[in-house]
Amino acid sequence: MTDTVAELNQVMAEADCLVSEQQVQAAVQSLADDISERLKDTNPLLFCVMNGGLILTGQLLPRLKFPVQAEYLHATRYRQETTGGILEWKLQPEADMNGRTVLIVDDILDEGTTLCAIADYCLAHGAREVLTAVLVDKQHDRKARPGLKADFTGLEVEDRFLFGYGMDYKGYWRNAPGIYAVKGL
Ligand SMILES: O=P(O)(O)OC[C@H]1O[C@H](OP(=O)(O)OP(=O)(O)O)[C@H](O)[C@@H]1O
Ligand code: HPA
Repeated sequence: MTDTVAELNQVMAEADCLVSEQQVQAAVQSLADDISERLKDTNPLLFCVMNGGLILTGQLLPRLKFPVQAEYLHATRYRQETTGGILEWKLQPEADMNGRTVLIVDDILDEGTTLCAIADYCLAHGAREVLTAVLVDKQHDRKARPGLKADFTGLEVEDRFLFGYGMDYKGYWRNAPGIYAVKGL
């Protein structure tokens, strides 16, 4: 086994499971129900925020009860680190969002810098309204704007460094089947 794999297995062995897979599944269903209810008549343009939004988007889409136009964009500011830096756009959306309701789907609202920048981009490109959906809202007072919330939130989770269900630790364990906190972080 390589050192990397051994280290990542150790991280999982020592991690705290904060939210079980069953609890995450219930949260995803509840998000899907709320989004369907609110957006079913708005013909929204949905953007998955790569990479972290991949799993939530994949599990949300089949549960939405209306025709969805799904696209993706890629913005990142943590890279392999556990603290965020400058937001880098890796792929800006190409779809025409003029006059559309836009739904941004991501794994986590931590400080909220990422979602705010994406929402501002969409509004500047003509979106009629921008709504946001996240699996996790991390609980602390370091939000980019005081009281910042997503329009749809699956779970509120304590202020630890998290992985699983899209969230990575050093690029790994996005596949962890629950929400875990790294030991000591
Ligand atoms: O609320 P914030 O403090 O801005 O952090 C949230 C963002 O950080 C993560 O992305 P990351 O930059 O790690 O890129 P990734 O999606 O490739 O993991 C996550 O997927 C969110 O997009
Ligand atoms: O706690 C986190 N874990 C993984 N990615 C993240 N991006 C922002 N916060 C986190």
